[in-house]
Amino acid sequence: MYGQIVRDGLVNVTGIEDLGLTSPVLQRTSDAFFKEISPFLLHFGMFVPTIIGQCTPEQQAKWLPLAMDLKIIGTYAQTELGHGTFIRGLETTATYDASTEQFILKTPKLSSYKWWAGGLGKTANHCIVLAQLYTKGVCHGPHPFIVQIRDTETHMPLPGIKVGEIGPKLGFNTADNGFLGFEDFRIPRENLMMKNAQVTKDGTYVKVARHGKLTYGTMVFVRVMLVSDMAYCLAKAVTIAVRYSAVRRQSQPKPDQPEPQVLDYLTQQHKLFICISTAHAMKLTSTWLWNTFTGVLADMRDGNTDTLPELHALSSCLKAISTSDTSALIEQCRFACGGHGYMYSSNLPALYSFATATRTYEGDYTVLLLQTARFLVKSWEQMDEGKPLTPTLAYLEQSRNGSQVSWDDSPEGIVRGFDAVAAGRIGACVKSIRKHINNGMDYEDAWQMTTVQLVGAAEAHCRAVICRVYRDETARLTAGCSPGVKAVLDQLSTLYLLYWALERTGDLLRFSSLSERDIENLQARYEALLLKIRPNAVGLVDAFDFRDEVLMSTLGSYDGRVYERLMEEALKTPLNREPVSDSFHKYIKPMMQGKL
Ligand SMILES: CCCCCCCC/C=C\CCCCCCCC(=O)SCCNC(=O)CCNC(=O)[C@H](O)C(C)(C)COP(=O)(O)OP(=O)(O)OC[C@H]1O[C@@H](n2cnc3c(N)ncnc32)[C@H](O)[C@@H]1OP(=O)(O)O
Ligand SMILES: Cc1cc2nc3c(=O)[nH]c(=O)nc-3n(C[C@H](O)[C@H](O)[C@H](O)COP(=O)(O)OP(=O)(O)OC[C@H]3O[C@@H](n4cnc5c(N)ncnc54)[C@H](O)[C@@H]3O)c2cc1C
Repeated sequence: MYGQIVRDGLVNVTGIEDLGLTSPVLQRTSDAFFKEISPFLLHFGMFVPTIIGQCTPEQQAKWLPLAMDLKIIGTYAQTELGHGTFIRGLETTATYDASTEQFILKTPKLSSYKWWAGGLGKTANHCIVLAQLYTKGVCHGPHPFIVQIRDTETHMPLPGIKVGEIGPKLGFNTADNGFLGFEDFRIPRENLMMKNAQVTKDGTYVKVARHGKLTYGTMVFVRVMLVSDMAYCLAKAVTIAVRYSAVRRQSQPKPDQPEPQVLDYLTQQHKLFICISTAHAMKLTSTWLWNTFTGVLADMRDGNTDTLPELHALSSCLKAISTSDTSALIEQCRFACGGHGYMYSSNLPALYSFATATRTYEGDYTVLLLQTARFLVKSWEQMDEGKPLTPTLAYLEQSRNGSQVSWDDSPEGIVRGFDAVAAGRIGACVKSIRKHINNGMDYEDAWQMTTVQLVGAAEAHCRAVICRVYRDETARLTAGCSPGVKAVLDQLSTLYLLYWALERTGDLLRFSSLSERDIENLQARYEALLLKIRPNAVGLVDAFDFRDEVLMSTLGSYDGRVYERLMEEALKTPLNREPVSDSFHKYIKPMMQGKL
């Protein structure tokens, strides 16, 4: 199994390399080799980006060619058995020894062992290790080190290295996630990645970065990438589910009529069409976020880190919400396919297990939304002090005078409604924190007592951002389209707004003048829109243009031969190689004869 995985991974990597293509293409084509992920994902997804983001030019000149030519294979080992979220609590230490100009790496106890890094179990021979940097008796916090862990000729773990595979997981089982322990393992001083901080030969610590969190930069990059990844995953899942729903006929609503396509049921449309809209919404938002990200990188190259806090807040909530929505909607696609959606050959289980993992790795959902909430509360307080708001928070101004937003069910009106909900929920959090403080709590406890509301406020902010970006980008991108295409894409973006307005009627009743009659109108418009989208549903998923080799699904193949493909796959299963399993003779027959 593992051998086949590595072979496929290398065919994919070297094949694309020979074509001189870049890693996003690699990411996409790897889907033609793996239902889950490539064992080289972390090499290209985090090891290479960290060398680029955390190394000096001299260090990049040494390590980047080796990594890009696959002369070394790396991963990113930050999480430990005892800590994943709380990076400042990581236990692995790197203590500088000036007499030998080396760092001594140690995992002092079991909970310090690195745990989870993709590809660490059996594939990687190098890794980025986050360790608490000690020099001259002072701890300077977690810093990134590049560490060789295996001999590049024999692949044997180097002396002082304990490494292995962590075992089966819900998914990601082609990623050989691993564990790693250090016993007084020495690395050269130059293996500290020194773009943001340096240690001189005599052990003097020199801070270079203008911002304390640039060490966390790779995580911001991956979070930005994951929003796009989620759009892609969801597009695959809904392609499978819609195509299957066009093939599948079931039940007889009218006695004298043939069984209808299940795609004709309004409830099926309710399950699936939001998935098409969301894939578009996430894709357009991810492109907008990427442009924001590259803009902040440019500012930082000019020494300006003022826009970094907003990027951290945006990447945190968009990663959290895109992964959470995608996990839920891929499961919804599985539900929509009945029993066959539960078949591994449908590819929906693998897509789900990938997406649901993404809700956790690269920053847990709750933790990242609280990071965004921290930025929202700080922005509210700055607004109270008369300071300017960042662009994505301009809507807070409307809440200054506390007047309730009048409900308007046009698309632009609904977007403004979501702004009002976000502003209202952030304001309610600020009020709650201040109430607890007035009742004698310190700020930290007042914050903790408000965290359930803070997570909700961050989700509301994120939803408002997605709605606005999706609406604006659709308008911009369809300006030059044919009326037909424009109409269909407008239907999808309007469906997204109506769907979420109906999901959030409680908030809209609280923070806008929405009435019960308005809700009835929303529901009627939503249902009518599902019927309008139905004729284009198959065309819309075909437009995602997934080849069968990439979709890897018995239910979603372009030719619609679902039952033939299900049977073909079933007959391949090892249990069907012999008509009678030898377990019959070993166990079942003796049991039937009372001989067990
Ligand atoms: C095949 C080819 C592929 C090609 C391309 C592929 C694309 C990618 C796709 C797939 C690859 C990946 C596949 C699987 C990878 C899985 C890998 C992992 O999982 S790696 C581990 C991740 N681990 C976490 O994410 C920990 C989460 N925890 C944290 O981030 C921190 O602990 C945090 C933020 C929760 C708290 O950190 P505090 O305790 O140091 O900071 P506080 O005290 O909360 O905040 C202090 C200040 O720092 C700011 N801050 C915090 N984090 C920041 C950041 N990242 N950037 C900027 N500012 C930040 C805050 O906003 C705050 O600012 P104020 O004081 O309010 O002004
Ligand atoms: C498939 C997969 C692949 C991974 N690959 C890698 C990898 O390649 N490299 C790597 O370094 N790591 C990797 N990880 C680890 C991953 O980054 C961590 O699991 C993730 O960051 C969550 O941290 P944790 O496991 O410590 O969860 P915890 O933070 O312990 O979460 C447990 C619970 O505590 C809650 N919680 C924690 N802190 C707070 C808080 N401050 N406020 C409120 N609630 C809180 C969480 O919300 C959650 O409900 C991977 C994980 C998975 C699942």
